[in-house]
Amino acid sequence: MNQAYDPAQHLNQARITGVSITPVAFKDPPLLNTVGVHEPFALRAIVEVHTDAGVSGFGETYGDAGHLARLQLAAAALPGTDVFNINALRSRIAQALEQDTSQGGHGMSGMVTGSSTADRVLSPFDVAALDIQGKLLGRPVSDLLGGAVRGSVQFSGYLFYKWAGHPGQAEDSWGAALDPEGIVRQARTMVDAYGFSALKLKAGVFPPEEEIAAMHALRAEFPDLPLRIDPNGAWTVETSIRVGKELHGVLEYLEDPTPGIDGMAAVRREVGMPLATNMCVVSFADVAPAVAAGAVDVILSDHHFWGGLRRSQFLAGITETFGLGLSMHSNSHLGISLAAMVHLAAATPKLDYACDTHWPWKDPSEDVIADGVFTFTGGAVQVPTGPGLGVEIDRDALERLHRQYLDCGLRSRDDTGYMKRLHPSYELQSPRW
Ligand SMILES: O=C([O-])C(=O)C[C@H](O)[C@@H](O)C(=O)[O-]
Ligand SMILES: [Mg+2]
Repeated sequence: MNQAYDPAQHLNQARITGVSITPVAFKDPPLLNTVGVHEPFALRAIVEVHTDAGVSGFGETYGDAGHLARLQLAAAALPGTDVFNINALRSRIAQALEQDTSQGGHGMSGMVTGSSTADRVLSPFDVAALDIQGKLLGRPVSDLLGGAVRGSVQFSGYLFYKWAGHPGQAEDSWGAALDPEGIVRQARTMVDAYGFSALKLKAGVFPPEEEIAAMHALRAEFPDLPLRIDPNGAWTVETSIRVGKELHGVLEYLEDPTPGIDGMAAVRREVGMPLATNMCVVSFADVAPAVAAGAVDVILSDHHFWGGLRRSQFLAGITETFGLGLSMHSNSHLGISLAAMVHLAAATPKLDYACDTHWPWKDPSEDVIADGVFTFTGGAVQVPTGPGLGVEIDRDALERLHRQYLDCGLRSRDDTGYMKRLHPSYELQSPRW
């Protein structure tokens, strides 16, 4: 009879003894998007994997109730697994999820649908396992991913239409941005503070003409910066083609103008600039149909839904093979995720664009990692060189943000529900224009 191969029988092992999952909440400004508006708190889950080697590692993921329930199912299946065997983690998690009856999304408020549940759940465990491996070996995670090919990683400034503050609360430090002047003001503040050398506008909020005007205003203010616009599928094919033609020569890429592979392919046949996506190609199952249809030029990877850092490298191999561009998506996150993104980006030789990050929207006093680990210079973050992810967890801060989660009352991200509570006539529409 064949015996299952177990490398841990032959090598020094680090077996999982348990997992702690801590939901946390941190303040989030009223950022507008095509499905509504960000609530006053963003939710995340901090996953700590403990081992019998006396070393633990961390991953960060969505904090929505349904996702937390799936993380708990996965966590219960992992004790005894060697952290050097991520394939074993993956198969145990896939098996555990067969028992999944939990409802609910995972923190994207309906904007990213169709990603693989197993990969979403695997992601923080993959990151934590790599963090432990690195700590045991005394090497940074980027080394475990094949070695850093760059010492710092470029990010783009992520601009949002926004209200001055959450209704009933004081104005935040960014103030309102509801027209081209407001967006340019926000961009100027962000570029001056972080040095970003590319800018992306989260669109799909106002009629396309207003958002086109905002892009022209950005171009006038920043003649040399690459610009992107992302309405999260808010436009019909016809509107997307019209906007694409209007903004030809202004954008470095047009991100998810319209929903679905077929819609994107129809737009791509008519507009001359690259089309990018984090909506119609969100799992390995989407890649072949998208390539066959000629739907996209650039895939925005995101280790939170592509199955962690190893699986994201697999995606990078696919984009390189098919001559597609690669960029990186982000939504509201803390420092563990930034560390993971930076290690992955550093070890991805063919990364064609500055990566997205929501980082500037986070109150600098709120994180689970020690303050000041990450600073942006010229829009870039240095790749940590310490063992593992190279970040220390601040356990007092973790406890504080967990208490904030308990007190804030939010249990799932719901941009649409929040908008409807504030403006009852608001209707979710896809596409909207
Ligand atoms: O590039 C994207 O599609 C995103 O970043 C999606 C995010 O959820 C963003 O729209 C947000 O947080 O409002
Ligand atoms: Mg996007």
